[in-house]
Amino acid sequence: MIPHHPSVAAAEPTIFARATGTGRAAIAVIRLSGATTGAILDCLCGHSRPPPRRAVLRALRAPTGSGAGPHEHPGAGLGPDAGELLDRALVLWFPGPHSYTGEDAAELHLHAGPAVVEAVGDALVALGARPAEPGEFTRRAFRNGRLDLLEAEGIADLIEAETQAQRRQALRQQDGALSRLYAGWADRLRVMLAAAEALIDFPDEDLPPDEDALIRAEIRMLGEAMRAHLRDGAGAERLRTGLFFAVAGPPNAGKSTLVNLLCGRDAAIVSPWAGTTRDALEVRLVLGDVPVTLVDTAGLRDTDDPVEAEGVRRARAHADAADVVIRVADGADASAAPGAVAGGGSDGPVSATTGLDETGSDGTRSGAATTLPVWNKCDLQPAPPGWLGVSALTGENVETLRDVLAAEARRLTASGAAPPPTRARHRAGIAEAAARLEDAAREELPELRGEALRLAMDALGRLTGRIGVEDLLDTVFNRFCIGK
Ligand SMILES: Nc1nc2c(ncn2[C@@H]2O[C@H](COP(=O)(O)OP(=O)(O)OP(=O)(O)O)[C@@H](O)[C@H]2O)c(=O)[nH]1
Ligand SMILES: [K+]
Ligand SMILES: [Mg+2]
Repeated sequence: MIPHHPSVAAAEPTIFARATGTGRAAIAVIRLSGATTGAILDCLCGHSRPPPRRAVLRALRAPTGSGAGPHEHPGAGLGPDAGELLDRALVLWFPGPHSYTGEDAAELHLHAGPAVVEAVGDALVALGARPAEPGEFTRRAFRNGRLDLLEAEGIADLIEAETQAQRRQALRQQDGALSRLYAGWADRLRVMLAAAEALIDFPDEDLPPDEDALIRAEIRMLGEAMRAHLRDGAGAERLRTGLFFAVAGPPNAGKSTLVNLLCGRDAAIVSPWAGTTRDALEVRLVLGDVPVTLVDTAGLRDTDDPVEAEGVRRARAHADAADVVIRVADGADASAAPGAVAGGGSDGPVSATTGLDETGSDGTRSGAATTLPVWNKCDLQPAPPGWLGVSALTGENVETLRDVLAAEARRLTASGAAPPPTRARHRAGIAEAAARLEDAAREELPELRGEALRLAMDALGRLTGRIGVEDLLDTVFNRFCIGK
């Protein structure tokens, strides 16, 4: 764990924020953290702070002179300085260091009316607390050694998780699976470094050759493990961010009709006139337990209409950026044979099992990873070989299309049994560590090998936040919502 920094914690003011959402709800939880939390509770609860970690009902009263209004029941059995009753609420007191942040902390479970939340917020400010910044609770937890950066990112992902696969991945990271993997690698590096340093004292001619070969082999093996981990990460990162599927093809092919069918609502305008869709229209769906943004685009054709031309430009840009391009051909058009389809990617070979064109699939987001040729209006003309025939009008085969897309979403987001890296930050750090290991394996001089191993350890240390991360903290924690 990261060393405790009591000096930092002691200097920080007590913060508060609403931890629950702001819509209409029964209960709003306000969370507090900081050195004066206990004193603030005493004041709010009429000097009857609840016992630690037990939810107790308390009448919350404004501090006198807080401006929270005149006394409703002056001196209602609470002594001469009891202020206006603000709410009757469940109060939880978490003395540090065994709290989320590691500081003294508390939760107030209020009735969720906006006026209640506002009055209690005013009272907290009057008592010297200040509203928290986004992610400030978790940032304090990190500073106090309650979690490392990877676990903090796991919490952020858990809050954002929309699908069960995302939830599982986030929970694993929040549980420290990735931290343990990297800590294990750092331990192996430490042993190698000790071995490299032991060799420094040998004059060149006395270098024990077996020992030297063994260290090199171990360094290479660890570097290989890191490279394998990186290969696993592409899917995990896509699962965290969601996928992007573009529907592209010639005008009037039925792209918008198909998009409406897939998302189950009348999202896009459909008409018999070619050139109906101009703006790219995004709809969100879940395919194969992966969040997918499906984008309907303008029909691809040469046009003199500047607005439509801009739509076509955007359509091509979306198709280029997509993880999957659903290339729709107009089955009503006699010239829509394979090879005669305008735009939407290559007419490369089509996998017999998935119907997916896998040319150019390199597992990254740049360039269409896969193109799925879909022959729409199969009610008018059957699909030629290599095309998945569907009818967006009758719904024929649309469930098959959905299954193929779901299988592709699962394939693109798959990762192995080991915890994968889930962010570009992790990828960059591990790539750096692996590169330094490759240096270390090449180095002849034990001193230089030692230096390369140390650099690899630093790269791992930055991932968990053990070293040199001040510049990183804002990037990690500002993405949290307020109250976390
Ligand atoms: N027979 C038949 N007609 C279809 C099918 N799918 C769509 N249509 C019709 O084809 C016409 C064009 O449909 P749209 O969904 O607007 O086509 P689009 O590709 O989005 O067209 P643009 O946005 O103009 O590029 C409409 O009249 C639809 O009702 C289908 O499977 N079979
Ligand atoms: K149309
Ligand atoms: Mg359209």
